[in-house]
Amino acid sequence: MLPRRFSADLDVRITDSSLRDGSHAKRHQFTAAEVGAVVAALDAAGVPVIEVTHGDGLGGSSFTYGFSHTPEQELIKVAVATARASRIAFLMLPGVGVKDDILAAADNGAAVCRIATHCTEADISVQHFGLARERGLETVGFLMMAHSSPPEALAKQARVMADAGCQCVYVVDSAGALVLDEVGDRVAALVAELGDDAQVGFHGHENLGLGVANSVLAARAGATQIDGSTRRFGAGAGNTPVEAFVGVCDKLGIRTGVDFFAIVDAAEDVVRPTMPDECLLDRMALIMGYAGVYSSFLKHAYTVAERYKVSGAEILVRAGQRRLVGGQEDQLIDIALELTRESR
Ligand SMILES: CC[C@H](O)CC(=O)C(=O)O
Ligand SMILES: [Mn+2]
Repeated sequence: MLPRRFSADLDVRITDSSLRDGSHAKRHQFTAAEVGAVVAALDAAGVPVIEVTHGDGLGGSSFTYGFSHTPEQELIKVAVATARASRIAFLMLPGVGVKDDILAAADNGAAVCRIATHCTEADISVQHFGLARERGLETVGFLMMAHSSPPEALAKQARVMADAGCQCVYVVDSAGALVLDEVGDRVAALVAELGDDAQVGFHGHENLGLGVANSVLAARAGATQIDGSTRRFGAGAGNTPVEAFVGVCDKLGIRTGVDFFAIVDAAEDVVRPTMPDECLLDRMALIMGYAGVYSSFLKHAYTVAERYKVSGAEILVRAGQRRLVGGQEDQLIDIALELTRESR
């Protein structure tokens, strides 16, 4: 069991996801040099956990999700070799990656295993948590698209993960669709269900501009692990910006252990140069948050809209109506064909 608080001087532990969630925004083109530079800067700023994987997790490099520039296990090795104090985490979606991928990441020195499932499918993670714990890894569970499940249902799924050996279950706002109390209520339901059995975390996206506010409410409701991405480098409009969250936490007296000025410099001088573009709160990202669409669909929606010469915004609205989940990226093509037929 992990303690509900990490130490006497830390209230929330931040995991930086720029080198994993940001991989979506970079179409999975991170180089080893970029990973080394970002890890060195985040580590020096005091970020306790840094996630490094293909955007869709271990095994994500494929025709469906997009091929990586550099194999993710190579990137994990570079991150481990560079970090002095930060723990290196990886993400894994059962079915995209397999158990051998977890073992390889552990052999390469990663310390935190994060298993992600759709928020109604926690049972597919059971064997992976078992394996990760046997291998001595710290474990985190991701209940993705958490806006689509009410707090009580989400708490039951969290219980499945905790009973399987997960040490911290995250409410994951994959679509950036949750609004303020909707986060607090979900986090509180998980805290009540899990008690001392597991911690609770929150992973936000900025699609409605609420990443920092939602993360503060999560912390107030009892979340002790919070994700963000430096410079918001993540899917959709990006994640909760770590540097802004650290600054707000400093002002609220929530202790993160991250140095505000160092992370601000890292965002501007080190992370931004690795980003193809800023992660923007533009039309497509806003529609994702409003319609409840998985943030990692953004680049796929742009590609499909361009190929079939249809409106990307309309694709996203219909993706929300269809309640698509991760792995259903090909349905964006189906929607584009539907729009083409309708325009004839
Ligand atoms: C494809 C995995 C996904 O990007 C995980 C995540 O960060 C989320 O659901 O927000
Ligand atoms: Mn995400």
